[in-house]
Amino acid sequence: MKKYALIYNPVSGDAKFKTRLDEAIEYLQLSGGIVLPFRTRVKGDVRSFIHQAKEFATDGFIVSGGDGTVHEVINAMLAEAVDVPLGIIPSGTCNDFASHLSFGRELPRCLSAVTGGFWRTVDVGSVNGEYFLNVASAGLLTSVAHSVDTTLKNTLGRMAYYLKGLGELPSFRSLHVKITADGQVIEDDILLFLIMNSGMVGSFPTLAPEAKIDDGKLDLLIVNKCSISELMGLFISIFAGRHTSSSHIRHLQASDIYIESNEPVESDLDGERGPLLPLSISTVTNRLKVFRLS
Ligand SMILES: Nc1ncnc2c1ncn2[C@@H]1O[C@H](COP(=O)(O)OP(=O)(O)OP(=O)(O)O)[C@@H](O)[C@H]1O
Repeated sequence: MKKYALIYNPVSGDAKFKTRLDEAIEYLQLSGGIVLPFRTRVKGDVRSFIHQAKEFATDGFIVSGGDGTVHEVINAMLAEAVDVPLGIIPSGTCNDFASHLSFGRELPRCLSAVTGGFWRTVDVGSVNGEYFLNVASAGLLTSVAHSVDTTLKNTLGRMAYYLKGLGELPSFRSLHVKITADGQVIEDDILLFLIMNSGMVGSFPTLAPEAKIDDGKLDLLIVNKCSISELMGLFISIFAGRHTSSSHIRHLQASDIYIESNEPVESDLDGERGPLLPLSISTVTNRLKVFRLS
C-alpha cells in the first residue's frame, strides 16, 4: 500500500479545494493508497507536520494550494531532507510552476501523476538561506501577490492582482541596483527584476522562453527604467512574445547572482514576502523531486 501525506491550504485561490477533499482521498484510496491529510492554518505550520509525517509518507507528499503554499512546502521538505516526490494540485490564484508542468485544475489528472509514480528532479533557487521554486523578484509590481486582500483574491482571482498592479503604476519609481550574475556586473536604474526558474510568472507563460527547470540555471529578466508609455509598449510586446528583443529589457542566464542596492528594497519569493536586499542567489540542483504526468 502506498502512503502519502496531503497538505492543503483551505483559503488558496477560490477556497474551493476543501470541498473536493473527499474526492481526492477516494481517488488515492481506490488506487491503493492511504492518505494523511493536513490543513494549513498559519504561515510556517507545514514544517512541523512534515517533520512528523515524513516517516509515514514514504511514497510522496501532495500539496494543494497556490504558489505560496507550494513555496512553504518545498522549503519544509528541503529543510527536513525529504527525499520522496511532491505532487501538486493547483488550487491557488496563479500556480505558475504547476501550469508550467501542464497541471491544470482537473483533480483526477493531478492525482494520476502521483499514483502513476513518475517523477523528475527540478532546480530550486536558494536566496539568503531560503528556497524558491519559481521566482524571486523585487521592484514594480512584484509585491502585488502578497499585498492583495485574500477575500478579493478569492472572489476576483488573478484579476485582483492585475487591478492592484495597475494601481501601483502612477506612483512607480526606479531602483538603483548592482547585479553580479556569474561574474558579469550590471549597475543601473531599473524598474524591476525577476529571477525565474520556469519562466512563467503572473500567468505570463513565456517571460523567459529559454528557461528550463532542470538546467542548473536561473533566468534573470531586468526591466530598465523607462516611462509609463514605454512600459505600456513593453506590456504589449510581452503579450506578443517580442519583449526579449526590447531595448528596455535585459535577459541573461546565470547560476549565481548577487543583487544589492543602497536603498531598503523588499523582495518577493514565489508570491510571498522575501528578505530585504542584498540577495545572494544560487541554483540548487538534484534536491527536489516532483511527480510528472506520464
Ligand atoms: N488556514 C489559513 N487561513 C488563512 N491563511 C492561510 C491559511 N493557510 C495558509 N495561509 C496563508 O496562505 C498563503 C498562501 O496562499 P497561496 O499562495 O497558496 O494562495 P493564493 O495566494 O490564492 O495563490 P497564488 O500564490 O498562486 O496566487 C500563505 O501566506 C499562508 O500563510
